[in-house]
Amino acid sequence: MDSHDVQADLKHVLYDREQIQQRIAELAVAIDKDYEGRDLLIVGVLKGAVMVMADLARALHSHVTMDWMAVSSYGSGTQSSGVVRILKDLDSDLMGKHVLIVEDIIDSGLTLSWLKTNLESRGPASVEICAAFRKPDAAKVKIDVKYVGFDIPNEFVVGYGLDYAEKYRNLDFVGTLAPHVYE
Ligand SMILES: O=P(O)(O)OC[C@H]1O[C@H](OP(=O)(O)OP(=O)(O)O)[C@H](O)[C@@H]1O
Ligand code: HPA
Ligand SMILES: [Mg+2]
Repeated sequence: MDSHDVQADLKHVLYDREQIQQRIAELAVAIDKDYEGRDLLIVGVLKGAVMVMADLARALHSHVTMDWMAVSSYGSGTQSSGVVRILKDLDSDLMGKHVLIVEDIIDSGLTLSWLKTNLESRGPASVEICAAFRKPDAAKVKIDVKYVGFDIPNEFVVGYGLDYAEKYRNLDFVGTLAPHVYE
């Protein structure tokens, strides 16, 4: 796929690379401050969280450990199935640890709501959430999110880790997908 094809698939850019990096840096400052003097385990949720995890981890000044989980609830469509499957579990034992789940997006909230409850049952000292994007108008469950990059409109978005049928994850910006791509 060449760059011309990618542009044609997008309706418009919501946040460009610089805006995203600036916001991640701000979140990192808050996280460094909140967890000062405590060991933090950041948990990236594959595959969408790869970009935000890599950028956030490098923006943090404190020591952190990193682990990964892979879950899937969307398959290849644009609607959450609501059924969350663990495709890869954590390597770490969470007992007594401060855990920060790092996600690309909160859409219906079903994935994170399920995941937070799941991780809380493993005996950690705390579990909080950091998400790069959130769609307030799409929420199907209420969920406490300590760190949010941007609240965005209720439209299907791609880029910065977010895919449509596994494509567009590698874009360094986030944009809305033109309807002709998925209709
Ligand atoms: O709030 P929700 O409606 O549950 O949607 C958010 C979740 O859906 C996407 O993951 P997906 O299941 O598509 O897997 P992926 O990260 O591999 O793309 C996204 O990365 C979040 O994990
Ligand atoms: O808007 C979205 N785009 C891509 N993946 C997603 N997973 C949940 N919402 C979205
Ligand atoms: Mg996805």
